[in-house]
Amino acid sequence: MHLLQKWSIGKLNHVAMACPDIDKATALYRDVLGAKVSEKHPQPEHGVYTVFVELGETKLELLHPYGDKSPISGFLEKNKSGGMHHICIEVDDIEEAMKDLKSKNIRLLSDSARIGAHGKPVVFLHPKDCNGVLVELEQA
Ligand SMILES: C[C@@H](C(=O)O)C(=O)SCCNC(=O)CCNC(=O)[C@H](O)C(C)(C)COP(=O)(O)OP(=O)(O)OC[C@H]1O[C@@H](n2cnc3c(N)ncnc32)[C@H](O)[C@@H]1OP(=O)(O)O
Ligand SMILES: [Co+2]
Repeated sequence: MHLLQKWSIGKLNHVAMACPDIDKATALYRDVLGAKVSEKHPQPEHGVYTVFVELGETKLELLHPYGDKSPISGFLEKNKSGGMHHICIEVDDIEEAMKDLKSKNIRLLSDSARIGAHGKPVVFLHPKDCNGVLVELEQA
């Protein structure tokens, strides 16, 4: 960690995939690959359904649009078979991270952190400011 930086980056929480058929994707990880998977949960605040696949130290998050204003609809339009949608990295102080990144001209996709799938605050960073990869930060 930088000596003057008030927050630090932690472990990879999950890698998310947008799925045109989330039940089929769940069946692949559960029945074909033998992983432990969660139930399918609607996340109305985020406009997605989620299924988590447990992979030891980290997880996969399977996503499918919920409602007609889903933030992942455009992505699925462009990627008809689905694809890797975002990575989620834990941070020890999300408020400090947001202040710091804003001051470094990295665009945050919401004005404040929102409660994510694990009941903890999350924020997304614009993919065009992160080498083409959408990055979610989650309070550890
Ligand atoms: C439950 C929670 C949790 O885990 O706790 C979640 O994960 S919720 C997961 C779902 N929630 C979110 O993703 C929230 C944050 N995401 C967003 O606000 C949106 O998805 C955006 C990232 C702004 C993209 O929205 P949209 O596709 O409608 O905008 P757009 O068509 O104008 O896209 C702008 C440019 O970004 C590219 N782009 C779009 N989605 C991308 C992605 N996932 N990864 C990399 N690039 C992406 C487009 O191709 C386009 O590039 P070109 O201009 O070069 O063609
Ligand atoms: Co996520």
